[in-house]
Amino acid sequence: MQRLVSVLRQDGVDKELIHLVNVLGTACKEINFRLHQGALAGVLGSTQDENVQGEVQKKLDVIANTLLKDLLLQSGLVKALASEEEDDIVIGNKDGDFLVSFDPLDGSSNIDINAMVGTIFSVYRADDSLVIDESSFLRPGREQVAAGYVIYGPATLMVLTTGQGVRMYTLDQTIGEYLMTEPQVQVPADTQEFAINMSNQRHWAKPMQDYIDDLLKGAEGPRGKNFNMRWVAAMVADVHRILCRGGLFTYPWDRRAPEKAGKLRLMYEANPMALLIEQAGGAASTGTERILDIQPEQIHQRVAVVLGAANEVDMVEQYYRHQR
Ligand SMILES: O=P(O)(O)OC[C@H]1O[C@](O)(COP(=O)(O)O)[C@@H](O)[C@@H]1O
Ligand SMILES: [Mg+2]
Ligand SMILES: [Mg+2]
Repeated sequence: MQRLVSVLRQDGVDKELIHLVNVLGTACKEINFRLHQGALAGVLGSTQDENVQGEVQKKLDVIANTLLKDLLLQSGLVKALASEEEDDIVIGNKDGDFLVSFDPLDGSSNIDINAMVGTIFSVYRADDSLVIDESSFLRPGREQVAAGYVIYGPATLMVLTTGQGVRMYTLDQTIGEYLMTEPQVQVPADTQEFAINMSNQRHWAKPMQDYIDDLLKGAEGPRGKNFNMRWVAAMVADVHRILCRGGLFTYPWDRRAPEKAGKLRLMYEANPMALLIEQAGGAASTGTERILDIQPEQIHQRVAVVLGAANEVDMVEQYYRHQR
């Protein structure tokens, strides 16, 4: 089985980006180790703090954030970084080649029940401007040069795109290397499986209510087929399932917090997952526009997300169009 670095070399990826992916992979191996130690290392449970999003931080959110931040800054490859767990961007090496955004631990509520979580990352090439501030990060997702995640499940995998499709690498824990186990991930255009937090149903906008209603009517309804439902409560795990066997994932806008566009974060969650899904032949939308075309206005911005099987994403967009 081929090692991550040799696959990236074969793909013609430049050595700085290979080095960066390696650094991300190393930090994630350490996060993986801490997660697997669990209660033995005293890393379960919450801190006393909230992050900038007003969410209580888990101890592992903070540990994962620190590990990633320290290794990325030490590498000298990063001009600045942005994290779900940092209020502001963190400045790195002024000669660094990259801007990196990440969700250090996605699905944090799963930590204490020993269920799947992951680290999501998004990489842009930095320009050579001398001033680095939040605005340096406000670029549409289509400009990402790499995006991926490491999922800590029964096996630990890195799923990565550098713009030439999506490949999966399994961490061989005996040698500490990511080895390619799936060279070409493809999301089928059609599906009979969807993922949404149904408990929020009454809060969704009308088009989403109608769309899900029609799925639930199954073979007797307008769609003429039965649909299955799954919800892991960690985007990384729900998207991973879609990359493995297809499906549709959505976290739509809802009226509990009407001023927020959605729950998920554009820079740390939606953009990297949208690039992976598109690179695997799927689609990623807010319901009304392509996620990768959104011009971000701030680093912690939220967004509605509908992604996965291309024909199903198109169907959701049709429901939204017909409501206008
Ligand atoms: O609590 P809910 O409504 O099931 O939300 C689950 C969603 O929230 C998230 O956990 C948010 O991510 P964080 O754990 O990084 O805050 C997503 O991964 C997931 O899709
Ligand atoms: Mg998250
Ligand atoms: Mg998180």
